[in-house]
Amino acid sequence: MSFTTISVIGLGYIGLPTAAVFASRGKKVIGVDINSHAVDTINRGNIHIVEPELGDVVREAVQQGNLRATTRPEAADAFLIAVPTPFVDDHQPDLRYVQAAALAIAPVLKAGDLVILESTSPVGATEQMTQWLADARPDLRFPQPGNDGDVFIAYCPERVLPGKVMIELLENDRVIGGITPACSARASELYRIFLQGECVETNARTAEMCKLTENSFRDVNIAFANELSLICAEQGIDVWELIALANRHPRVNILQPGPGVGGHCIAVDPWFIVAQNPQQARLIRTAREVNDAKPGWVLDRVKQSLAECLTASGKRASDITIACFGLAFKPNIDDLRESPAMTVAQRIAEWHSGSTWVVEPHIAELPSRFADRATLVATPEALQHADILVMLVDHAQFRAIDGSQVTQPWIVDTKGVWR
Ligand SMILES: NC(=O)C1=CN([C@@H]2O[C@H](COP(=O)(O)OP(=O)(O)OC[C@H]3O[C@@H](n4cnc5c(N)ncnc54)[C@H](O)[C@@H]3O)[C@@H](O)[C@H]2O)C=CC1
Ligand SMILES: CC(=O)N[C@@H]1[C@@H](OP(=O)(O)OP(=O)(O)OC[C@H]2O[C@@H](n3ccc(=O)[nH]c3=O)[C@H](O)[C@@H]2O)O[C@H](C(=O)O)[C@@H](O)[C@@H]1O
Repeated sequence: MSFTTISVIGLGYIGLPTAAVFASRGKKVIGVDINSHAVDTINRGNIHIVEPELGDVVREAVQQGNLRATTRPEAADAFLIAVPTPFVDDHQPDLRYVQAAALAIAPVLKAGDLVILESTSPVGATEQMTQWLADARPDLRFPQPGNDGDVFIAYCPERVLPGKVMIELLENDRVIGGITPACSARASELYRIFLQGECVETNARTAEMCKLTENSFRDVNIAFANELSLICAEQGIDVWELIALANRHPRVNILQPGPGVGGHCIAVDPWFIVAQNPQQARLIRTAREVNDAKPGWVLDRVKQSLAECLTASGKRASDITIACFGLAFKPNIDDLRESPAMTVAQRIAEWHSGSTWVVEPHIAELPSRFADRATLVATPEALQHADILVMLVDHAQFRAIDGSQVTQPWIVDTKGVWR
């Protein structure tokens, strides 16, 4: 049976592009979100998040009548759940949004429907979601490992890179983790509507662990680079040169150090493994701790630079201007969520008695959390008048700065731009 109507629950950074791409292939898509601002914005053909090329696809899908948003789930042939999965307390996964989404679709489910969990989830979450659905709909048979049911259920993680979502959504291979092989087959059929990459089928638990593994792998590799940056600072070695040299080895590929790890996935997902396997996941936990400690280390370097600057210049701290370059969680985007650069800049602004300037070409005003403790300035002003420069995000605009314009002796460069 083909899919006529597809429903996507949660219209954020993952759900909205997914809904829009299905709609662009002529499917009737019902997007569901509890945020009525998002729903109204989408129904006007606009978008409430920033992602290159997404706006055009959504506008066209809405204009053609293929994409419609609502706050209440309606009947469909397939449901994709893409709601947040943060952690709470001591890094325990919080599945309450998944539970709420499952309970919201339960009343409209019918035999033959497919339910896919896309949210990054701890191992066992899809079985848990199946149980919530089964409790809510005792009239339907739900699948269990080894036994098919009336409904198909699968875990299919999303692995798109923010900033390249509209390309990677189509091109990346997809891991398809059905509760049973029949569930996997049905889920693959759905993604083949738009997928150019391959559907690789497995079971739900392996698919859940696969997503967590991918992000933990990157976190551990970045932690290795960040640890090297601390060691090199002690040894008087340029960490950027060191990594470039080591990466000339045919089997070495070290990532880049920075002010810490941001975004709301890589800094979160490894904790799901640690929470379930505290005894075994020692390296994964340590990597998280190394990366989380990096903003504090950067702040210490800024304090050290200020002390040197005061001694050399004879000025008072209140006369010194510190300029922070970049606030986003990574280069060339405007996303400030869970940004280590933001943490560093904010902590400088709170601690420093002089002026704190922020240069961030991707935003029009500073977030309110800075209150009036920092000022957004343009690159030339910061380069000409600031006493201490702190490079936090290697945006292309910053990499393009002519080195001869950078004359300050006090520079804390977390990205190796002004080596
Ligand atoms: N943003 C990313 O780059 C990636 C995110 N993921 C995962 O995808 C999931 C979703 O992430 P994002 O899209 O970034 O989050 P988001 O916060 O941008 O969007 C989630 C949306 O779900 C809505 N929502 C919450 N509860 C709901 C409910 N009960 N019913 C309907 N809508 C509800 C929210 O209002 C929000 O609009 C998370 O598990 C995340 O870890 C996975 C890969 C990449
Ligand atoms: C394994 C992997 O590459 N996962 C991707 C990741 O997207 P995200 O944009 O969060 O990843 P990212 O580009 O590595 O950036 C994360 C953080 O790590 C930092 N970072 C990244 C690479 C590096 O060499 N050094 C470094 O410090 C970035 O500056 C940023 O603060 O997480 C996404 C997710 O799960 O949300 C996932 O879909 C993406 O494919």
